[in-house]
Amino acid sequence: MNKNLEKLFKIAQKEERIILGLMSGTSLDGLDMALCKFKGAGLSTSVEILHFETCPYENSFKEAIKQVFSKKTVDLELLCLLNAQIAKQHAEIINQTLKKWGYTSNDVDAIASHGQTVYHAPKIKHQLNNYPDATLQIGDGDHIAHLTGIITLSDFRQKSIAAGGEGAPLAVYGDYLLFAHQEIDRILLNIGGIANFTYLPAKRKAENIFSTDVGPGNTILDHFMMQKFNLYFDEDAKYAKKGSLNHDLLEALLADNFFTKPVPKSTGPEHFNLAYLNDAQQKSNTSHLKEEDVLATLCEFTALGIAKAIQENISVSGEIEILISGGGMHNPLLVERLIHHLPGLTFINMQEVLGINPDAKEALLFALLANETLCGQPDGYNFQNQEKLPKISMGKLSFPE
Ligand SMILES: Nc1ncnc2c1ncn2[C@@H]1O[C@H](COP(=O)(O)OP(=O)(O)OP(=O)(O)O)[C@@H](O)[C@H]1O
Ligand SMILES: CC(=O)N[C@H]1[C@@H]2OC[C@@H](O2)[C@@H](O)[C@@H]1O[C@H](C)C(=O)O
Repeated sequence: MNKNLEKLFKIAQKEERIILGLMSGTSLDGLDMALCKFKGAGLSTSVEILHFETCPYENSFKEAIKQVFSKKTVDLELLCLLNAQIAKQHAEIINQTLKKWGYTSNDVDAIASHGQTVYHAPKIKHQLNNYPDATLQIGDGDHIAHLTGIITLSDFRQKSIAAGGEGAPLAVYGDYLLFAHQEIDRILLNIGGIANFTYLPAKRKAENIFSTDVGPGNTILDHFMMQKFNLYFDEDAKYAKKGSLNHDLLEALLADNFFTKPVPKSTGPEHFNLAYLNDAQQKSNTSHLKEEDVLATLCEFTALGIAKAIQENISVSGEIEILISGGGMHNPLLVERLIHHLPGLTFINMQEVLGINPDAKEALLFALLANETLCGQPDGYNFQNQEKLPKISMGKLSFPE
């Protein structure tokens, strides 16, 4: 047997697997790394986060990525170079961080690399009848495997598209395995650059589960902060808290077809960006607003977009718990407005109740997808209404040699 396949075979049969999950999202703030210990797979998965860290990107690296990020026209050579360069940077960060944590490459069974999304183009975005849904994540897995010496799984979104999905969100499978509750319906809300949630009915009723993007999380807020204050984000909503909500602008921001499209759906900063804000300001005659008022209105827009998507798609009659993750959970104004607009829901702290660091959640979910790719048996799990469950999106395999 080929020695790489032999190694994989051994990893799949191990009682415990150590997998490093990597996530670098649309906010371009840095690389999230969650070193996870898995036992089992499928519904008997148990996982412990051994270490978690976000390594912030250098500003020059952020700026290089921004030159191709969610742009319709780019320098093709730069895109090609970044595919290798992002992988190289990620590999360097991994090697340094593992060393700091006291691990060698031999201690880690696999890396699960999300890659850097540079363009997300579901049909609802590109509207070209002859083309399928599409998405592009760069930071090549072969480079990561070669430079770290660790088997790497990457590019998880293409399988979802090949199977008729939109390539996002992918959280649903891991959310289902890790967070579903026997008696209580749960909503797992992630507020990153884009906000998305997974609805998990009690008793794992597969027919009602779904996961969807709901619109912007922090993306327009962040871009506006950069444009007006040369800051990457509004830390603790310091600026937004000084502003007042403008109802005309809010209404114009909410008047977009994306919000009326049925779930599940996906989106990205290709749609929700500064041009989107400018357009809403022009339509509502609010281009003169103070920056702080725009920020306060954007926080309300994000909170209301999320709340409406929940209220319109989930019957909020019995007890429902909501667990928030993603950088937006650290924005106090955004969270306050969300609690205000969702009075029927019980807000639960993921760390306190489940012992899972919400900042590590997305990186953990990709580690879980790698665990399933390596040793899961989705057809053998005997899930209720299995055919109604979203299919697991497997990653591509890269070997160090
Ligand atoms: N203390 C804070 N105050 C306000 N906002 C914050 C704070 N901490 C983080 N954020 C917001 O969270 C963002 C980072 O979020 P996160 O890391 O979840 O995004 P991401 O993973 O890149 O996004 P996505 O999940 O959409 O791909 C920051 O850019 C900022 O807008
Ligand atoms: C194309 C892409 O990278 N989408 C991300 C992004 O970040 C949040 C939201 O937009 C979600 O669609 C997705 O990530 C999560 C992890 C997902 O696929 O479930």
